[in-house]
Amino acid sequence: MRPNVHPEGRVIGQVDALEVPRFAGPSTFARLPRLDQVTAHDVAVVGVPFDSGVSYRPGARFGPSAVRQGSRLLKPYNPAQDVMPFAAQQVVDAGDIACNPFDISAALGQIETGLRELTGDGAKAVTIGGDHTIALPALRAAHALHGPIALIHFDAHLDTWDTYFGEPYTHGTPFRRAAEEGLLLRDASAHVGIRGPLYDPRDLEDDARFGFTIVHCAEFDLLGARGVAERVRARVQDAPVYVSVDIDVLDPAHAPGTGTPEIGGMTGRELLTVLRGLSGLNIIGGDVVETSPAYDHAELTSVAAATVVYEILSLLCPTPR
Ligand SMILES: N=C(N)NCCCC(=O)O
Ligand SMILES: [Zn+2]
Ligand SMILES: [Zn+2]
Repeated sequence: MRPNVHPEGRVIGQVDALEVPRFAGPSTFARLPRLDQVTAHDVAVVGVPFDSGVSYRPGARFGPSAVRQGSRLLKPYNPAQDVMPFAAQQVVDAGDIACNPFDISAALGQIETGLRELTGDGAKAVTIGGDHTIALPALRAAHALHGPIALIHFDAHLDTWDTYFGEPYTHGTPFRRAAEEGLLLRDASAHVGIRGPLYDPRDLEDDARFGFTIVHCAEFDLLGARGVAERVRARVQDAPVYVSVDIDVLDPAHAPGTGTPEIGGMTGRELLTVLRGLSGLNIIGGDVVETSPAYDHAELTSVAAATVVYEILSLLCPTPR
């Protein structure tokens, strides 16, 4: 683990919920310190309030602030992974990367630059979207540090389509671009939770040609969540792994606040089981995208997204407790 960080050599964790109630005070992720409150960090949680790549309902630009608000209940100990994610590593809230809402290519550059700055020192980043377009600059930044990576992609959608209205950089196309750019290891990546109508049967052929395998959502009935985790682990092995979670992988009953809902999705419990089943893999970063709070109810989606970020942070812990 990288040497720490705080002037007294101590990790700064969450605001103590027994001193300041969880519903009080500023909304940093999990009530963690801001970037400027530490001298160095191991993991940056960073918002990317960008939704200019969506094909249907907008509003994911408000995802980062909603997910921070939905993270207030997260506690220091994660019993499912037996880790203290905010004590074993210095996690900070790095705020939001400001990016141009009117120029997608400019925004991609700003996001990549912002993530490179946060990870330049060997630190990791977990990005809160924003729409799924932002996974492309995140993969570019990760590739610059690690070379070709394996992608574990949770989503109802493949996101390997070619263009929309002639536009190559959208929330339905990031992983085709990533494969074309050589950012991904061939035959090491997987989509999990795929379902719903496609444009053409060739969508599946294209996807396979780009080196992905698919765990269709319907396969959960057969394999179970643990079986799915095993299949994914066997696929990525010891490659550096980037985990991208589109919150629409959850059934709309579990996560209604998103832009392109598809019925028949994963339950929250299934998603948590698969994520926890990735423990021990060489995870180098990730994102949780597509939370669109205007369509949410009772913070169902933002709490789910915040919990997924928490599980990814737990996976990043350098050592078990
Ligand atoms: N939600 C994401 N990332 N992609 C959905 C693309 C579906 C479509 O409009 O065809
Ligand atoms: Zn999706
Ligand atoms: Zn997606």
